[in-house]
Amino acid sequence: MTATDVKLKTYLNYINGEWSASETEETGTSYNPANKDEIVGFYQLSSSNDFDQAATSARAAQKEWQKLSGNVKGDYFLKAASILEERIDDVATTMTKEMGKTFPEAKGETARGVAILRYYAGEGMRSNGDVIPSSDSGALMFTSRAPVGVVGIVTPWNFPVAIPLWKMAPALIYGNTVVIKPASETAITCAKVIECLHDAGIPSGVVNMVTGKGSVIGQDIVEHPEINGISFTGSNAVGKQLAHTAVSRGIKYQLEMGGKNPVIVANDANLDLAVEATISGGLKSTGQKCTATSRVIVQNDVYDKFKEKLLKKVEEITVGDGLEEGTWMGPLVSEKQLNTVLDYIEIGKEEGAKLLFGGNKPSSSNAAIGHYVEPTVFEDVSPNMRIAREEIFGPVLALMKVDTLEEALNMANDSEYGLSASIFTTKISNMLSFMEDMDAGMVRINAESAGVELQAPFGGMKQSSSHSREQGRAAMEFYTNTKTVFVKG
Ligand SMILES: NC(=O)C1=CN([C@@H]2O[C@H](COP(=O)(O)OP(=O)(O)OC[C@H]3O[C@@H](n4cnc5c(N)ncnc54)[C@H](OP(=O)(O)O)[C@@H]3O)[C@@H](O)[C@H]2O)C=CC1
Ligand SMILES: O=C(O)CCC(=O)C(=O)O
Repeated sequence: MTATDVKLKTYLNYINGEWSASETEETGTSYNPANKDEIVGFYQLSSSNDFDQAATSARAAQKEWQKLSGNVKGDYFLKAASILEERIDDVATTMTKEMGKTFPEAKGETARGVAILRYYAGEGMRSNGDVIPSSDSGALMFTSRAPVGVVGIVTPWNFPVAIPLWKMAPALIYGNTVVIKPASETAITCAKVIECLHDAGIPSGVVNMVTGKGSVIGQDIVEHPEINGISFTGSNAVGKQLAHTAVSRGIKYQLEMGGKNPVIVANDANLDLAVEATISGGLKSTGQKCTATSRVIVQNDVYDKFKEKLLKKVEEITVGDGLEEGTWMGPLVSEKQLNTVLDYIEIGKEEGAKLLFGGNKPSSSNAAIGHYVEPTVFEDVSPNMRIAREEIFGPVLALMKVDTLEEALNMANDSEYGLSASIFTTKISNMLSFMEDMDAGMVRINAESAGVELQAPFGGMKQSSSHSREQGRAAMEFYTNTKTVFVKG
């Protein structure tokens, strides 16, 4: 569809169980990054008043929702999961159209969303405390968990189904109600996820979605007096800004932010495996994952062979519209992201890194209509270069050569980030020292740096997160407060 097509759908806010337009009567436009003239639809550019209504309705619904038993809450998730599964092609198509990742990747992510709902449906039936022997033999002492209350959720565009769900589902199952503000680029995909919860019959006010500018609604979400906790994924700058306000209000916060994830390729590595994983980890989703591989630290003896194999595979990558069969890598999400990536490529060249492959917008005529960039590989990258230190969030790999594994590990740790890290090696002693000495929340051996499992804790060290963990049972720590109960007859 084009800008002149009047049948495009306008998506509404979801407040107190109803779809409603913003009082501003203004909408934002969601464009397809594969074809920047194509409009996907419109979303509400909401006001602080709209947000206030959402927060108030979440507050009003919270106590009653909390009182429902875990299996009753979980039943809503099971219904929503089945609905999302039925709509998987539509949701995945919308995701590809809004943010560019290929349709198979978008479908995989939507299936992950279904699995997240099913996993947390069961969470309501699992234990949530410990019995602790009291020093008083006539007393019973145990811990239980209380919800935080109303949780604000701010999500990015790179995982528009999985991230909203891996934040909302645990928040809800532990008895909180939520207001979500999705990234503007992928507001429509999020609206389609919320539709599944609505159609599953989730009670009014339990889930609310307000779309609009981050600087307005994102700020409201942390400042509003009804909000008791905030979970955020996105840039370090915005995350820290939200954290400052959260601290000044004394509310809980959880941040997942950047990464500069290394992969180490040891002399004894299976090189074919290492090449596959470097490409998949670094270039899938066009490198727009906080877990994406960006620094490739290779030992001297295998450097040339690894480089040759890597370049051969990178040359085969097909760049194009993610909805077209045969496309391996889609466009970047937006013109802003494209400019950021192209700027970093220039910075890399100016800093003296050697460009081995890519570095430009593809030359085909189709590429001119989208935010495309070639997969890009640099070598002779030194640890002080900005392309080795700063998150690029694009398909750019920096090759770095080392003599010893000790040097590799030091280089891998020489970063302000610590989200994910991989090593490719066949030697147990190398694996053990990597597990022990790598400062990252996700330490992966003979596996790519990206790709998280929904049942395991996820989060980073250093500047990558607020030192909390999401997903799996670890989510309980953020979305609940511990109560220590002492009972004496
Ligand atoms: N860790 C990760 O997974 C992600 C990391 N990033 C990193 O951040 C860079 C910039 O991406 P960008 O999308 O601009 O990231 P942002 O941090 O700006 O966006 C993430 C979310 O925060 C919202 N937001 C923006 N400004 C504010 C604000 N002042 N107060 C509260 N919320 C706000 C956004 O809303 P809106 O969309 O309306 O602006 C969006 O919902 C990327 O290049 C990448 O390096 C980005 C996305 C995900
Ligand atoms: O690697 C993944 O599957 C998740 C990555 C992620 O959470 C992110 O990029 O924000």
